[in-house]
Amino acid sequence: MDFLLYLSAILGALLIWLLFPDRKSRMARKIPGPKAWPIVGNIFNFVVMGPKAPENWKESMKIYGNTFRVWLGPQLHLFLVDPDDIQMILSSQSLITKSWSYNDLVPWLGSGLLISTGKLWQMRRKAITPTFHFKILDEFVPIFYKCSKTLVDCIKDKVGQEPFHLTEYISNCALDAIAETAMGTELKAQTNPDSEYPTSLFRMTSALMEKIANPLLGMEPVYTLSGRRKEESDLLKILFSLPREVIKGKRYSKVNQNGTTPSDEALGIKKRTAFLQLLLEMKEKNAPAFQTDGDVQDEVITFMFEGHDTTTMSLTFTTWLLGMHPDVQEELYQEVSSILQDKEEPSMEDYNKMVYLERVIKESLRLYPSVPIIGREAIEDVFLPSSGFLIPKGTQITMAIYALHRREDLFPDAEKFNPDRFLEPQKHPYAYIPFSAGPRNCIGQKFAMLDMKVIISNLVLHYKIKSKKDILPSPEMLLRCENGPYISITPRN
Ligand code: HEM
Repeated sequence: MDFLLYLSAILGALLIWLLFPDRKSRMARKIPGPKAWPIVGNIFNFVVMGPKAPENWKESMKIYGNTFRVWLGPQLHLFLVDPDDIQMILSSQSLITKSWSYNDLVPWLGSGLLISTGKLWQMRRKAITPTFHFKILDEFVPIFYKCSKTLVDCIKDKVGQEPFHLTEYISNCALDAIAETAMGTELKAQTNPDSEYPTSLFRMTSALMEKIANPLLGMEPVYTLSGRRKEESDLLKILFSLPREVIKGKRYSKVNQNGTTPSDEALGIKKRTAFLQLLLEMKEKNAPAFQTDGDVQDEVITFMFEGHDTTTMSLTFTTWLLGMHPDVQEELYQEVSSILQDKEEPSMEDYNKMVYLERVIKESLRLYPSVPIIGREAIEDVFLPSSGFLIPKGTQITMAIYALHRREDLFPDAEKFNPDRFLEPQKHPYAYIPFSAGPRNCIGQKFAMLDMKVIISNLVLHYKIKSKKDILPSPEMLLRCENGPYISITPRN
């Protein structure tokens, strides 16, 4: 009897929903998209993330165009692959609130730049921008170079061996580089890959990706009963402890008052700046953006998160592409060896001269953007002039960078790896956006390009790379690779 009552209540609610749709549903009907079922929407006929997503997006674009809607449960999502519509969103000064999928990052990144919004974000962005000045980046070159040399050493025993999984090595190298530049701490993840911090960071990132990809885990009771809530808080304790110790001065054994580390001193480096130091100085001067140690910690943790995995995946795909394209690798080797020959400590100026390397990395980020999708929430109704749709307030807007970068009309012969396509002017200012664009673009893009240039150039200088052919890219919050990539190496003379 009870069951029949429940069933009729649900059917009644469904009928009302179908006969009297709310404003958002009425407006959504004017936007093309796959047929949505009551309650579940399109969760069974649209693939948001994972290895099957790119094919599914492509099919949807063929049918519904470059701007279409999907319902993920009760939530309306607009999927954008149109550069004009994307420009409209990304260049807006008011549409700066991130979409709901970023909420899972809050326990980790707190009020950090990636997820904060409104006045707080504006104030922090303004305060942090000068810390990425080229003079500060210049000081980071020796750190990047030291980390790249360790990487070259760490993979030495792979010479002449079976193809090996590259990402793990690159990930520890990128982690050492970001830890030392962000916190002034030598983590030595490359030489101690099984230590607590790198393993916790790795586990935290993959647990988070699993949570975002699996709607069931998004339900608090399931998350708690599965033991993941406890695992998350244990991991966060470890990840927070390091920046906390540095902030409290307990870890300054590694970094003396000049900000130099023991290995800097061995190299004769007199002074070095870490982001954390710069932010603490602002706090000491009572800057409104940084009032507490917690404010500083959130930003440093955000740099560690944003600056580690993104760089890792871009380096991974770039190295794999070089191994797939020996002609490009050879041209790059010629450029790098002519600039770096006999240099003990290359400078920023040397890396600025590597224009072919820059094109190689750019083309790799086109085909394999580390951040394949980005999201905003429509905090007001938004009119998109290019597609002519009025988007209701509350819509989650997903901009599919991965699909945009593979549009044939914007990038002829789009599936082909061709670094020289960047010799030509772009067809649209928002067609190529691996670092996003507009007021909320990536604040670390120059840092990332420099870091990647140093690491790739040193790899190419020491090894000839050959790649195993098949990989399966998997767009998640970050772009992953399902199988591999695997490479083998032989030494250069
Ligand atoms: C290949 C490397 C990188 C790529 C492809 C990349 C890409 C991006 C993208 C697409 C965004 C916008 C995200 C969104 O709107 O959801 C972003 C934001 C951001 N990135 Fe990066 N990033 C990289 C490296 C870095 C590095 C090395 C740092 C720091 C050292 C960094 C710090 C940030 C921060 C703090 C934001 C948030 C900016 C804001 O909202 O004001 N990124 N990045």
